[in-house]
Amino acid sequence: MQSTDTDIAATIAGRPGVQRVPSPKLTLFIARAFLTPAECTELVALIDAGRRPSTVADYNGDNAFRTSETCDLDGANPAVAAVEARIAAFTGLDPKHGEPLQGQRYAIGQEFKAHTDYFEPDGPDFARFCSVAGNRSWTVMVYLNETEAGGATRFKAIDKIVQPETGKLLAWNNRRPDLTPNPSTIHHGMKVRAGTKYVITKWFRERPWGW
Ligand SMILES: O=C(O)CCC(=O)C(=O)O
Ligand SMILES: [Fe+2]
Repeated sequence: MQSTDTDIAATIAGRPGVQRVPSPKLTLFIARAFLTPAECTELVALIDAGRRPSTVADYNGDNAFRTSETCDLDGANPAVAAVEARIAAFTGLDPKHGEPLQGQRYAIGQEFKAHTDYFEPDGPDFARFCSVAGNRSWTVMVYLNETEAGGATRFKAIDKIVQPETGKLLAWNNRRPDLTPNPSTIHHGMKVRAGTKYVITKWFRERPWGW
């Protein structure tokens, strides 16, 4: 049976070294050194090898909204499979509900402007992206390296800025207790000023991922 959001939050909160960002508006956890530097290096190489321009759902007319590159990581690759299994075990999130793992790469000047990860229920892309698996429930993201300047993730509704750090995991619940999308999850992958930023993102859905 699928765990509730309360169960998931309790599981993550119980892992050693996990910090819950204090806010009544959203459930956001930070875990440093979730991945080792060696694991991060391996994922960076895969992202470099397979990157393509990032895309957005619900296009808003701003061509500079998300300027990064994305890599669809192959779950058949043992390194990718191992990381996916670790994420599921750490969070208690059902791997069957997970979208394929993605990597994101930001060169200098690239960013992902303030957005939420869920699909807008009345947006034009909702049926296309959500009719099978439902909306995004949880986001798990891991920084694979440190930038020299810039590239932090800013959660603007709660005024929290998280700095990239090799292996650091972020996990948050995209829904409110009544299971509607939580606008307070809005976040901005800020411009990299020096260096290159790499992250992986794993999104979980309300229902099993079926395509
Ligand atoms: O790169 C970041 O800091 C945020 C990435 C992000 O929000 C996303 O991929 O949805
Ligand atoms: Fe995001």
